[in-house]
Amino acid sequence: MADDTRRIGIMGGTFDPIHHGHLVAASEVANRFALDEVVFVPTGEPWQKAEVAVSPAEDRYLMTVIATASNPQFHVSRVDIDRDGPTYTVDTLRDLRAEYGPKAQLFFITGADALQKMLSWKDTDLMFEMAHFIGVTRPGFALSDDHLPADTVSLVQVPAMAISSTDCRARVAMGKPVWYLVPDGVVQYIAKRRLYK
Ligand SMILES: Nc1ncnc2c1ncn2[C@@H]1O[C@H](COP(=O)(O)OP(=O)(O)OP(=O)(O)O)[C@@H](O)[C@H]1O
Ligand SMILES: O=C(O)c1ccc[n+]([C@@H]2O[C@H](COP(=O)([O-])O)[C@@H](O)[C@H]2O)c1
Repeated sequence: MADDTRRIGIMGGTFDPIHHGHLVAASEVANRFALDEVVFVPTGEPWQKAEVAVSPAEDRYLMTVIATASNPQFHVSRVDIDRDGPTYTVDTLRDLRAEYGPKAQLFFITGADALQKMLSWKDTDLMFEMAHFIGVTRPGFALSDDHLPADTVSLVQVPAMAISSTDCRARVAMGKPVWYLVPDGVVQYIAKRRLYK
């Protein structure tokens, strides 16, 4: 696997739960950037969500596997959940670089909300050297790279999906359906594990 020139998309997220907004964004970017694959990377400890109760990493990992299983281009990595401590993208990129080899081109995909906050992330200078970043549109958030160094980020319009994990969790807690907001298998996994009750 090492030393090839594949184009690898990386979609990091807490995925609590993964929803169709994540999947559409990854699919659209894969097509627009001719990616060979997209690796979904569930966070270990999302340090900027410390005030929010986050489901166990294994549940978030399994929901991500279920959601991506039918797409041969989509894969899931455990690098962030298997690393102790807060999750930093600079570490994610270092681990995936080691896995995919020096010639792979890495494209890190983020929604407009995450892009707005990116300068608060750890070691951003190093991070920007390790991958190209792709910011995607998300309803309710302005998509801009004015605050980021030139040529580090591409902005991409994706089909608008007004879905958030926060809203999915709240719907489950209130007994409302999440069918068609998340993949069918994820609806069933949430019920089986009694998540968000
Ligand atoms: N509907 C969406 N459209 C485009 N991008 C999205 C959408 N939802 C999430 N993303 C992006 O996917 C990545 C992972 O998001 P995350 O797992 O935090 O989901 P979330 O819906 O934002 O969760 P929460 O509501 O719990 O904060 C982030 O870069 C985020 O901006
Ligand atoms: O590197 C950081 O400091 C950093 C801070 C916040 C978020 N991130 C990454 O951004 C991605 C989306 O995170 P989140 O919290 O919106 O689910 C995910 O891959 C996180 O690891 C990274």
